[in-house]
Amino acid sequence: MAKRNTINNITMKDRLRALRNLPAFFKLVWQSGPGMMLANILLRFAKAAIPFLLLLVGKLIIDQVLQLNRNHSSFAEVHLWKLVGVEFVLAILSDGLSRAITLMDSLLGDLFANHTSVRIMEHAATLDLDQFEDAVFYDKLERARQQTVGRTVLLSQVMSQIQDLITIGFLAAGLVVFNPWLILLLVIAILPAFLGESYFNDETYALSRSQTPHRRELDYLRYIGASDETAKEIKMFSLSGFIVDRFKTLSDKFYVDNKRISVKRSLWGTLFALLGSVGYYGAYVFIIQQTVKGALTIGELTFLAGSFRQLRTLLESILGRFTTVSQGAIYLSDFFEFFEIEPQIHNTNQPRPFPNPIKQGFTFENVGFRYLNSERWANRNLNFTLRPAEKLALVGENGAGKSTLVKLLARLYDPTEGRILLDGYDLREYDLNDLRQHIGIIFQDFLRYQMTFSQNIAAGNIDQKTNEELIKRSARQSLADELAKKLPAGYNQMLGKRFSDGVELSGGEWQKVAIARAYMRDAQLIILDEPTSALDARAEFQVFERFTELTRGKMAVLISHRFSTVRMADRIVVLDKGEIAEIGSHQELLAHGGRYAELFQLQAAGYQ
Ligand SMILES: Nc1ncnc2c1ncn2[C@@H]1O[C@H](COP(=O)(O)OP(=O)(O)OP(=O)(O)O)[C@@H](O)[C@H]1O
Repeated sequence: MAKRNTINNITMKDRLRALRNLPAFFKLVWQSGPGMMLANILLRFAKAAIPFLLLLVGKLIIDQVLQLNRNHSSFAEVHLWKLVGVEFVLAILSDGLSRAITLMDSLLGDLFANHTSVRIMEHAATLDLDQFEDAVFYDKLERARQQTVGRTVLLSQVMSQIQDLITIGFLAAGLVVFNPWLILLLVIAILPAFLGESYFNDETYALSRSQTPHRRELDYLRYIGASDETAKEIKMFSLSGFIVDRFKTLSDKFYVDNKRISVKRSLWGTLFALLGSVGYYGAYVFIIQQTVKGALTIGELTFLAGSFRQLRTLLESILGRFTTVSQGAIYLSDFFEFFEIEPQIHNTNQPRPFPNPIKQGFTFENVGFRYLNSERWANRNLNFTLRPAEKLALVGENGAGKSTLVKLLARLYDPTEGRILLDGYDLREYDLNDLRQHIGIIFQDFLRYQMTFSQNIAAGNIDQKTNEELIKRSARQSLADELAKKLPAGYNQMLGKRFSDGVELSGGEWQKVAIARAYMRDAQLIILDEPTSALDARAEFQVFERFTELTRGKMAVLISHRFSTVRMADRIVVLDKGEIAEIGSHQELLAHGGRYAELFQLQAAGYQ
């Protein structure tokens, strides 16, 4: 929290420090499109010289006209028309360059947004599950996402900044030759506006940063308030009023906060602009006086007045843009911070080769696990071995720690205490990809990909996405094949309602599709975490019967609340408040007359 507060109060030093992000940012832009970036720079250099050249030619034209008035010669007239021709070409060139620059900016912006979105997705994929479950992490991810689009503006602003600086160099040189004090006058007139801008930008940034969690909530409310997945429940519970109210309360607060800053900013901005005008007209009066006295020609008057006016506009936009650029650079810190988040679960330097086949199995040694930011142990004192070829069932009441245990097996989390051994060595000593490659796991909250039937199955082993034979075989094994036959487009049927021609499946049908994923890879351990809860009793029995048959010789962990399924397992682990209450075969546990027997009889009675 302390850190957040310091971030919210940005000082000029923070701004300047944030500018250090720019080289890394430009590197990223360069990687997005090197050719486009180079072209952009060259075009801007060319464009930077044009305002000065236009003013200079304008001055020459006026002086030439005045000279012709006094003393006409055809040579001088030809010269005049040549000058007009040059000005015309410059004007056309300027317009063309502006358009080309805008085009380059927008194309480069698109390339950058695509490139960074990919980078974010790639990086997010390397991070740990518990990092995704952390609100602070989500805020960072959210801010990093915003950067992908918002930062394309930063790009064109920094480029414009450089371009304007060059233009200023040209114009200022002209002004200095005439009277350097004019430049000072200019800076004094502009400085208050700059300081004001930077103050308000800081406030806006601090506000926007503190609003991030609420903005995520707004997005969430917008999503549940209007989405195909939520519509049914929202309607039935008549929740829309509740959601809309919450949305309104939050968004009204946003509006009021933002309005407060915008109004203040606009009032002060008007005052500062007035100061700028006073400075400009002071200089203008001075130049006119000099011209009246004959110290300057009319051409020089237009050149200097024009230079001064343009310098003012340019300086104003440069200074104004400085706060936006440094602002952008501060936002960039969020972006780079996201890339600095390192996964805690990663490979050791020299991972062990994965045993194939596994000889001793997985051994839990005093394993305990607590979720991030949680006081409670989700699993504790786990001591048991999952033996090769064994089918193990996990039972226990809701929240007993069954899903957590299988997530530990797949190293989605590492134990908080104790260790899990595979063939005698800590799971952490094996290559993470190898481990996951040898484990097939289907979660209770598996994803319903809004993709084709075939892709939904191939998700289990995406390297084999074109292996139709394997996909069909997996579908047959999970009993999803029957379903494909009924779909209008068979295996190419789009599933879900999100995209056109999509067909929605029933909960049980989705589960059959998901289970097929488990058969897509030749895993040594298959884990089914309640993916059959929506199947009818007969279907679940069939699925598990097949499952036992197909995974003969392999290890399997099943989680189910149905005892008819659970009893098929070789051994059953009964979990209670994260700890092992009992362990043994169906018969042993019944004979023992403990918790399992009690739960079994409870369910059996329910079926009578
Ligand atoms: N991502 C999480 N972050 C924090 N706590 C969690 C998380 N997931 C689960 N828990 C907590 O850990 C405990 C064990 O949860 P787990 O999902 O392992 O139970 P389960 O036995 O699979 O339950 P169910 O039968 O309802 O699926 C619960 O008290 C739950 O509140």
